Amino acid sequence: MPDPTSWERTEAPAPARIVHLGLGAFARAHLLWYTQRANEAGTAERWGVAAFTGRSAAAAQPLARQDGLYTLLVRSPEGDAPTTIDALVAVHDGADADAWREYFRRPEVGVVTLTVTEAGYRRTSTGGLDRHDPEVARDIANLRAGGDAGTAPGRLVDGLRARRAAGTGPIAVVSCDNLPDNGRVARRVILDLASAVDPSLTDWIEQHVSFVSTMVDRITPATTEADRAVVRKLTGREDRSPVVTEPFSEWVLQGDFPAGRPRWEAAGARFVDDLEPYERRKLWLLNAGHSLLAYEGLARGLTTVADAFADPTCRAELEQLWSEAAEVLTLPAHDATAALRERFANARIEHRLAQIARDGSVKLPVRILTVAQARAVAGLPVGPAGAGVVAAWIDHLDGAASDPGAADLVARLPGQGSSARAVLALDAIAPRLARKDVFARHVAERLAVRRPTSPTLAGARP
Ligand SMILES: NC(=O)c1ccc[n+]([C@@H]2O[C@H](COP(=O)([O-])OP(=O)(O)OC[C@H]3O[C@@H](n4cnc5c(N)ncnc54)[C@H](O)[C@@H]3O)[C@@H](O)[C@H]2O)c1
Ligand SMILES: O=P(O)(O)OC[C@@H](O)[C@@H](O)[C@H](O)[C@H](O)CO
Repeated sequence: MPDPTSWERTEAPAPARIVHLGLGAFARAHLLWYTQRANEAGTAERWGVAAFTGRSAAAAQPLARQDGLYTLLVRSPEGDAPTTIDALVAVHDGADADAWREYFRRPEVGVVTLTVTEAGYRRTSTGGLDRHDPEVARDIANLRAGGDAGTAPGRLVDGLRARRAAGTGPIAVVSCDNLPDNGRVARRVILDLASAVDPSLTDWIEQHVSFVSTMVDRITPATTEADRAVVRKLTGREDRSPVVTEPFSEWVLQGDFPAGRPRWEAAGARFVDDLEPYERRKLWLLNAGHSLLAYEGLARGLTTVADAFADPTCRAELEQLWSEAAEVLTLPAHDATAALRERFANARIEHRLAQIARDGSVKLPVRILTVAQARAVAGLPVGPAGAGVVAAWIDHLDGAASDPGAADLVARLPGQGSSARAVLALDAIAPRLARKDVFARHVAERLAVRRPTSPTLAGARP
């Protein structure tokens, strides 16, 4: 009987050539799985990932104790299939700035990957770096003084500055967060921050850093104690960091890798010249659908995506939302929505609505409002389901805890009628939305017919 707490590699770890920031569940189900599969495909070079936690050291400790090894449990409606992932070759506390800079100095490190959430890019609602964010301001001051950074853009500037000083050449930054043109988003905030720290660094970044945009897809909920028990039963191992994910997986990338990359295509990734149609289809169908189910489902007392998907009212709204998006997508929606009906119905994946509902102020502009924008450009009427998601989100806002970006808005909503709440909310998250007046009217109509759900706002109904 093997020692259930002992973790040993069956072969020497691959050299660390990818640095990853944001050691959450998704990176372990997606980036690391693709990298492992590429390594297993027998390419000449194996690529290992050295990962840093995004905010706290908590995720690093159990993984470090397991030498970076962990179980990926692929959960289908029929059962669970465990695999040990070994592509994670080093795990660090994100606050370890010396270790972070050291990787950037190494010539063999050619790729930096990110899963830091949409909010992690620290953007204003118009897209640039939010210099008024106190943590961003602190990073700028610290980096100017040669100190360490705490935000994701700050750490990247710190790392790239170390690479420039070491003279170890070009590198690719690859965003794996749910944002359209996420490579461009990363580039913008990094260049904004670099220009505030050391303007000469911006030229170097423009010449030596490739920003790769990617569409990432694999539904990966937060791991639960019950999942750990399943892993224990299936593998005999005491894994403190297992990840549960669905069988479906997709990765589409656009951009250059001037210092090489794993052969991710051997694991099914696709490299394209124009990513936009793919990311739009995913954000407007899957992620928009998730947000709708989250706010409407939570308002009905439901807990998971599968619960909300089984609710006839949520389902009808979802189908309407998909029709509104399909009319402005350039790729066909039919196969994607057919697959999504199966994926959302997989009740063995317990994807909690509360997890998806977080940070709606950052997510809705890219998932819902871009569709409204595209419909307006195409001369199509405002989509009632899209306006309904915004109304459901406004109703859901009952405190800043799960949406720090909406804190100011939350303070201004009580006592306002539907129309004022709709306008305040859209001004806060989408100041540049075309035909905002028309959309706001529809949001207000949807707000007016919603039943009171939020203790904070219930007394403020018109
Ligand atoms: N879970 C999924 O199904 C899924 C699928 C596709 C894409 N994604 C993308 O991956 C991101 C992370 O998802 P997850 O499931 O790993 O979540 P998670 O909660 O397991 O992990 C979040 C990670 O982001 C880091 N982070 C959070 N806020 C940050 C900040 N302000 N600055 C820097 N780092 C920060 C955390 O430290 C952690 O490493 C999502 O926000 C999304 O953009 C997730
Ligand atoms: O991870 P977030 O918080 O950006 O969004 C929640 C979900 O919509 C998202 O994680 C999906 O599950 C994922 O994008 C599927 O690929």
